[in-house]
Amino acid sequence: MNLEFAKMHGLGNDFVVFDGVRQTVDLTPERIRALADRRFGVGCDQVLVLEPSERAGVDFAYRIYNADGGEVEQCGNGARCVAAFARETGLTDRDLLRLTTLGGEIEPEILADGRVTVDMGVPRLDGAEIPLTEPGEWVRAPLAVDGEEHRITAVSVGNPHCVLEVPDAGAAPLEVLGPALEHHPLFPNRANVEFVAVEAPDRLRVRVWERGAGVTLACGTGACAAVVAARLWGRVGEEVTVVLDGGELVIQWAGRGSPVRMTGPAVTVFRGRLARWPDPRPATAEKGTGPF
Ligand SMILES: N[C@H](CCC[C@H](N)C(=O)O)C(=O)O
Repeated sequence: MNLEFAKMHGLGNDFVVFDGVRQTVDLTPERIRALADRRFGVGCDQVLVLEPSERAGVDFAYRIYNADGGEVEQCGNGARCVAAFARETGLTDRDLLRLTTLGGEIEPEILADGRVTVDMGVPRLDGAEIPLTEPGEWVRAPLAVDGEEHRITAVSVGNPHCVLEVPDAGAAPLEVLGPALEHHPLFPNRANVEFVAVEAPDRLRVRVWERGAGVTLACGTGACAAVVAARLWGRVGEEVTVVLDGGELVIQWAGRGSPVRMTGPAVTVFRGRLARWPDPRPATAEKGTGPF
């Protein structure tokens, strides 16, 4: 076996990235879970693959798999990383790319300073498009979770997000409320969950429980969803710095009907070669032993 990959991250949200153009990458949910395992595999929040696209004007198909093995519609930090990967590995010689994902088309552009800016498309607010099991828009809408009422804002950036305002993001109960909302019946495809503290009209502190990955150090689509929600609440302007555990993203959104744009870093840590598909974690191995 000779499968090459790159280990990359966007503000500590980390990825195993495969070139599915010049090599055949035969993924299964079991293989993805084993690859993502931080003891038995390489370790990552998501596995990302660039594949050929037949669609005119599109450079690559961009496929995204969560650490739990499920394929999903969008990944913002990953979009920056796969654009940098395509450039670094010679898959393209251009700085502006057009990618298709299950959640729609996006355009990452590599900037002169090495950061990457991505037009993430127009965010969707209607229940049918998030999707939700209820119609209409959910902006600061009441939702009962385990007997407590929360005010949630539902946003899709291609993938589903449930955004809540909290007074202190650092004190937010991610490990309890995160999974409870991820799996809430309102979200038939589950949801990513953002806990947002408004620090200023141009600054949010955000922590994230990701669908299919748990607590991550950063979430690009989550940062976009947080800014969309905070703007709908009337709390922020058009350009916002989002402070995540792993660092800062700049998000721009001019309001309803406009695309949301995200700008931030993309880092290649190392490149490697898989000797074999990693073994699955044995049932006897406790998840979470050690720092991860
Ligand atoms: N967990 C997400 C996918 C990864 C998104 C995140 N890593 C980002 O940077 O947007 C979902 O299930 O929709």
